Amino acid sequence: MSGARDETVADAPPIMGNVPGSYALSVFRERHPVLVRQVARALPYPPDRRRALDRLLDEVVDDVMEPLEPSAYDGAAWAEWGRGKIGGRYVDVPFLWGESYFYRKLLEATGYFGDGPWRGVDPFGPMKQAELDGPVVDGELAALDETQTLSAAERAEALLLGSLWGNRADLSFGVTLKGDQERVADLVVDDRPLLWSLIEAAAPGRICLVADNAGRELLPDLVLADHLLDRGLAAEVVLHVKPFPYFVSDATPADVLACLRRLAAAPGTAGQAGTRLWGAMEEGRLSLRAHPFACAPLPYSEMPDDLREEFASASLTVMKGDLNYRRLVGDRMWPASTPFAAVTGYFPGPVVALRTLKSDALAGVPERTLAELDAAGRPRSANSWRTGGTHAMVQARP
Ligand SMILES: O=P(O)(O)OC[C@@]1(O)O[C@H](CO)[C@@H](O)[C@@H]1O
Repeated sequence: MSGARDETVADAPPIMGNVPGSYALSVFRERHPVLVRQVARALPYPPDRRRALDRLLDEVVDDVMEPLEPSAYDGAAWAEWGRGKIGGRYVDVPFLWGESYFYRKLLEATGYFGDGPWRGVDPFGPMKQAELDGPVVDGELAALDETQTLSAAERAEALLLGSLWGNRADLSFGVTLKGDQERVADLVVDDRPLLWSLIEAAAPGRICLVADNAGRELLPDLVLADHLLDRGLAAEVVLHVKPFPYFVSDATPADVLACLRRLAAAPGTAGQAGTRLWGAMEEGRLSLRAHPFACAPLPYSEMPDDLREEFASASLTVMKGDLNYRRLVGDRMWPASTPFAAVTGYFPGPVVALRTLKSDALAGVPERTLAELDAAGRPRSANSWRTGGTHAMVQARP
């Protein structure tokens, strides 16, 4: 395993939560306490679980990372990852690390990994299910019928954009988001032509689709996967999801199955895609991975060998969403014009990021675009386009 990046680029400092006024600080100070309270209300947890959730609320408000219980199945891994960190403040460790630990502590509090009856109960399940069962999803699935009138190329673009903008539908982001934000159609980086040429050059290849959120993001991801399989652009799509609930709405295997059932039961174009995907999964052309590293507090540069081999043998890896982007570029404060190819040079194969911008991690943006976006962002905040989920990018590295 190698964590090496392109040596022409000096490592930038990791994004930290202890920077006054930063987006990361607001996540720890505002989002996490709200989330613990929401989780506590979402299910009728018994007294011992409620007390554990109250303790977690104190922990995040007081900003002290308490250790996991000695019986934690992954205690040794966290003790290793957390050497010199646990006992300190959430905001004083890298943002990615602190957030990851917070979600692990939340699962401990709800008894997700315990021996009792709450084992395996997704604390975010009620939020995910409300979204999946809701009328917005009905409308989005019905809208797929309109793609039937498009040319093949237009349809491919529409499905790609559906998957890209699906990343706005992120329930963790919605926890503290005020109002509906506008969507800026011009992409901050638009490597779509390179993306299609990579897919076509290797067709029918093996594409790893590293999913992000369940529900309103995973549905269009699945529809895109169906397009790739159905059009002979991919012989196999390997869908990578999280092994357990994470960052509120991140997709787990159970969420994939719920989405497949939702799609297959839908009328029209969505239902046809759902039926094909169902068959593709039975035949092994659509398969699932839920590697433990998907919930590790580490960047992809530190991925284990088996995962590295998996990505190395794919014709293309598509990374969905903000968190995967952060992990791909190391969640560091790169000067935003640092070449994407340089910060992802360690990645073992061609990679494309499809992401709406919801955190400060950013690379590969031309200086001119940066200046224009910063100028347009004022007076609200020069940085809001980087974190508000209003902007999106498709970034590819062959
Ligand atoms: O990966 P996703 O769902 O696109 O985004 C995850 C996210 O909402 O969580 C983090 C803050 O909690 C941010 O990086 C980002 O905004």
